[in-house]
Amino acid sequence: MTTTDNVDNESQEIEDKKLSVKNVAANDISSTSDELIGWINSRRSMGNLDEPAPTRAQIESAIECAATAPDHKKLRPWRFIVTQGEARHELGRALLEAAQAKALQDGEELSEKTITKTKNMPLRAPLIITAVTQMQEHKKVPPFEQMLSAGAAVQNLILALKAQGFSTVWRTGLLCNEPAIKAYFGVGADDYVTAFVYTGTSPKDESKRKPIDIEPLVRFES
Ligand SMILES: Cc1cc2nc3c(=O)[nH]c(=O)nc-3n(C[C@H](O)[C@H](O)[C@H](O)COP(=O)(O)O)c2cc1C
Repeated sequence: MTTTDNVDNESQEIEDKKLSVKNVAANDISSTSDELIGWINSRRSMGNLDEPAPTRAQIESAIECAATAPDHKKLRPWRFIVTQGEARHELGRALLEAAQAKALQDGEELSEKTITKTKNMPLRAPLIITAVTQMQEHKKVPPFEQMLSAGAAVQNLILALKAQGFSTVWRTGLLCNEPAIKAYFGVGADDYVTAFVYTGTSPKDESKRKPIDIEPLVRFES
């Protein structure tokens, strides 16, 4: 075998290796994407959640994911408030204050049952991450885009919590943008509480989602 043959063989081997590495990588990517899609589809909202709650480091990593949401002109028009432990009772009192003010306005009176239910709402999970908008003045980015960015941030947050083994439910409820709640979170008049993300560990497995027929939801044009 000549030196040239050797070189040719070696370069062929290198090319073969490159090809097989490329194929393995491609296969890996396709099985990973199937798994990832299945994993995204498997997310279910869970209403009653227990300890353990995510740690501070886990919350911070979920918020880092939230902050990668599509965000026109990088305005970061969202903020997150983490409520746990005793602070959940304070939030419960604020919700009750909001409910009472609303009832007064509507000429109604809250029943004892509603009072108890309302103040205990934040106790349905060990930890709540409230997402609020912080709209920025920008001539190219109207408030609706900033609101949508906040929604995308919440979905990223939820998936990042799931990735770390936690269940969630995105709630708002009729009280979330009442003046007492906005004041509690320091949210401005033109801003919104967009989500109470209740999180923790579900005592039950997340139930399987029925297949969704996307046919009526989409139109392909070409
Ligand atoms: C903006 C927003 C607000 C919501 N508010 C509530 C709520 O207050 N209470 C509730 O039970 N579900 C609420 N949901 C719906 C749940 O988060 C959840 O999506 C729904 O129960 C369907 O369950 P799934 O996520 O397992 O498909 C809200 C969803 C969104 C996007």
